[in-house]
Order: sequence, then structure tokens, then C-alpha cells
Amino acid sequence: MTAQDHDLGAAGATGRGDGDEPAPGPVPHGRDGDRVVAPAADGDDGVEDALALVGRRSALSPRGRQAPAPGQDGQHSGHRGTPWDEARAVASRAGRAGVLRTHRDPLAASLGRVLATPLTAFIDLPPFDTSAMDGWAVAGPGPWTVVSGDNGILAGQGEAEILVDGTAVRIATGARVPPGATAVIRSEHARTDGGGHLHARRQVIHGQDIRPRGQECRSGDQLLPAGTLVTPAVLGLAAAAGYDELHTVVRPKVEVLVLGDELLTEGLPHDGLIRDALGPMISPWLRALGAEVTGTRRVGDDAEALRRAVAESDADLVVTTGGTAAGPVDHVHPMLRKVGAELLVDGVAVRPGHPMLLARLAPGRHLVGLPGNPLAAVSGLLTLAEPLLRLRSGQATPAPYRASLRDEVHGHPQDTRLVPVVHRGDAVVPLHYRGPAMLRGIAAAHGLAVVPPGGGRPGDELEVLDLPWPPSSEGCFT
Ligand SMILES: Nc1nc2c(c(=O)[nH]1)N[C@H]1C(S)=C(S)[C@@H](COP(=O)(O)OP(=O)(O)OC[C@H]3O[C@@H](n4cnc5c(N)ncnc54)[C@H](O)[C@@H]3O)O[C@H]1N2
Ligand code: MOO
Repeated sequence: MTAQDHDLGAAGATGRGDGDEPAPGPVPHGRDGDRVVAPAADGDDGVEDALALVGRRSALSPRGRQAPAPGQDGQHSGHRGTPWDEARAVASRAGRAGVLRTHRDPLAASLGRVLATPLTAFIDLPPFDTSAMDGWAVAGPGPWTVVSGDNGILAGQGEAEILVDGTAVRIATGARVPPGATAVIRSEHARTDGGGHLHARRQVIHGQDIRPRGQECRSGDQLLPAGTLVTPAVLGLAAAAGYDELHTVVRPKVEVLVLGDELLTEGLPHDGLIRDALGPMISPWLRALGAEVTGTRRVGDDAEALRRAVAESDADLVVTTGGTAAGPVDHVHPMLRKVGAELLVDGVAVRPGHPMLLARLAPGRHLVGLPGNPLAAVSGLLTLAEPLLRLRSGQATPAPYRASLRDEVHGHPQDTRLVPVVHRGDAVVPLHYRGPAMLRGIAAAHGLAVVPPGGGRPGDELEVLDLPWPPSSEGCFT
């Protein structure tokens, strides 16, 4: 396989008291030191909205600045973060920066990549007039004299002799229709008599059951545009159209760094330690978004190990999990400052996940910092990593998709909310268990509804970010 550089890029809460529902008053849930006193039965810890309502942030664009020191600037100095849609636009622009690498590979190796150039028909399809049924090719009106016995014309044979008017020949599905034939009669719609003649049992229409040459496409027609994801069906079409290899965009290389000394990679949580939920989740999710994940490394809460891992990485995108806030071992901001990164997005006005960030490490190389709370990490994945990877892997941008909300979802006063939903008929239904530290809702979800500040009421048409895999079942937490 040859890799070549191509410049394409330059080119539920249904009122069961989920704790993430803000209350109408100034502070929704009481805080007790580190403990948040949430009103919820099945919801989350409520911290996000409590923090929002005490107004931690002012509006301050991070664009063009180096990473600030925690407590000195950035997300911990009181700014509210980049509006959600603006953050996605910045991530898209980051994904467009630089050059897309493309290559030509055999069909099977191209599955899951994106077409770098349109799929154009080399030939007419079908390439010849083809019988659509097993039966008889006939010429002119019947009855017809049968001109050959045995199997007649089979699929895969060269061009047959001209069929003269008043004659019929046996033909198989997929065989070339002989010149002169005017119709194909299915075997069950015809009978032969003892005298070697064929009689139709029903009316014969000119051209019936013949697939004419070029019915699906003519040579030179565009079958699929650049930017199309190569699915199994695309492989089939490409093969039918005569392709042996496909010209696709090289998947961007992504490395995942999982932060946190409290994380276990196996067994049951114990003694304050918990299982790493993001290591197993982020890498396949990134693959589903079009990335080639080169590895997932656990770097603990070691500031120097994190700096080294980022400085030494040759990935197009580094994704970190955890350590985005201002705790004593939250090393992402200081590390970005040390490696001279430029913060493009430093906090987003979205719940959960507001400490998420996007930084430029070098021209065409970026870092997405996902917050450690697992649903907040998903929010960061879809807000920042998804648009960046979509552009970086050459995928076409789908039109935003909206669906009607079935049940009310309370809004955050200023921020967008991303709420796990399932599709039910024409509507989406919000799921429970959607607190920032919970995965139970998203694991059953078909997508995330984008709930604007102020909330959504039944019947509102909300944008839905579908998850990059087919819905498996109806969610059971509505
Ligand atoms: N004083 C403030 N504290 C916090 C704020 C804030 O604005 N001011 N924001 C809160 C929000 S919102 C989030 S989200 C988190 C973000 O924290 P970090 O990105 O620094 O993440 P950690 O502190 O490392 O972890 C947070 C939480 O998530 C758990 N975690 C981390 N990694 C994993 C993993 N791989 N699998 C499962 N769980 C993980 C970790 O144990 C913590 O419980 O900060 C809030 N605090
Ligand atoms: O509440 Mo945090 O949202 O987990 O970003």
C-alpha cells in the first residue's frame, strides 16, 4: 500500500428527581464540603448546576492564549466557557487544519474509512442486457419455436447468437439476453407443448424481466461522493462497479492517556479505588468516530509522566481523561503550559462536561482534554473530539438532525445540556441515570438530546446527536 499526501483538508428526566435538574431557586442543592446534598432518588450528584448557579465563570475567549495556570486564569477564574455550538465549530476548524493523508488499499482494507475521491462508475451497470429471471428469452409475439434444449443460456457466458422473431431459448437469471430478444418469460409463466413450441400463460409485455444495460449507472456516473463512509454496502457497490482498491483518507492517529491514581483495571472497587470506566470506553468510541487508536496508556496522577507522554506522542490527536479541573493532582492545564500548547477551547458552556478543553500542540496536532466524570467525558467526546475527527478523517458533515421531545427536561440557566435519550416512534425520550458520574443512562441510549438553556418541553424539536452505532434495544430507564 502506498501512502500519499493529498491536500483535501486545507482544502428522562420525567420528574423522578434526577439530581441534575436545577431547582428554580438560586442554588438547587445544598453543598456540604465535598458532599453534595442532592434531592435525587436515581439521578446524579447535582454538582454541575450548583456550580453554575453560583456563577464560577465570566465570558473570556481562550483563543490564542497559552494554557493558564489553574486558579490564575481559564476555567477556574470564573469564566463561563465557550458556548457549546461555538466550541464544536472551533473543533471542526481544528479538524480541517493541516493536510489529509490518503491511500489506495484493497477493498477489504478500506472498510470503515472515508472515500477521498468520489466513487465513479468505470462501466455501465449492468454491463449488458441481463435476464432478471430463470425462464425463456423470446423474440416477437408467441407462440415461439424453442431453438435450443438443455440449459440454454447461462450466466457467465459470452454473447449469444441473435434470437430471430418467433423463437425462444432457455435462459438463466443473470445471463446475457441474446440480441433480438424482446422479453423474458419466467419459467412458471410458460409451458412447452409436445411439438417444441413455447406458450405464454399470461400476457407478455415488451422488455419484461430484462434489466437493460446501464439501468443502474452509466460509465462515468458518480456513484458516491468523496466523504462517504466505506460500509459493507459500499464495498459491494465498488466491487460490482469493477474496483479492486479504494482511495480513502488515512484515519487520524489518536492516543488516549488515562489519568488518575484511583483507577483499577480489573476486579471490584475497594478502599476508595474505582474501576477505570474510560479506558475501555474511549478507545472503541474514537474508532467508531473514524480514528485509528494507537494505544491507551494509564499515566496515573504523575505530572511529569503526563508531560512526557504528550511531548513524545506523534499522534494527530491526544485524548486525555480526567485532570481537567483544579484539584491538587489535576495536571492537564499545567502540562499544556509546559509543552507550549495553545488553548483553543478552555471550558464549554455545556452540562455535563464543562471543564473539557481543546488545545493545539503543534500545527495539525491537537489535544482534547475530557473531564474525568464518565458522562462528562462522553459529552467532551461528542462536543470536541467528534467534530475534529469527522473533519480530520474526511467525513462529510451531516445536516443537524432534530426530533420531538416526549417529556420535559429542565434546562440549565445558561448552559446547553446533553441528555441521553432513546428514540420512540417519532419522538425522543429522556433517560434517567444521567448524572455526570453515571453511565447507566448513556449505555441504554440511542443518542444525546441537545437541550438549550431554559430546557425543553414536550413537543419541542431538539437537535439529537445519535451515537455512532445502531440502536440495540429500547432503553429501559425512561
Ligand atoms: N472546585 C471545582 N471542582 C470541580 C469542578 C469545578 O468546576 N470546580 N468541576 C467538576 C466537574 S463538573 C467535573 S466534570 C470534574 C472534572 O474533573 P477532572 O477532569 O479534573 O477529573 P478528575 O478529578 O480526575 O475526576 C473526576 C471524577 O471522575 C472520576 N474518574 C476519573 N477518571 C475516571 C475513569 N477513567 N473512570 C472512572 N471514573 C473516573 C474520578 O475518580 C472523579 O470521581 O471536576 C469537578 N470538580
Ligand atoms: O459535572 Mo462535570 O459536568 O461532570 O462536567
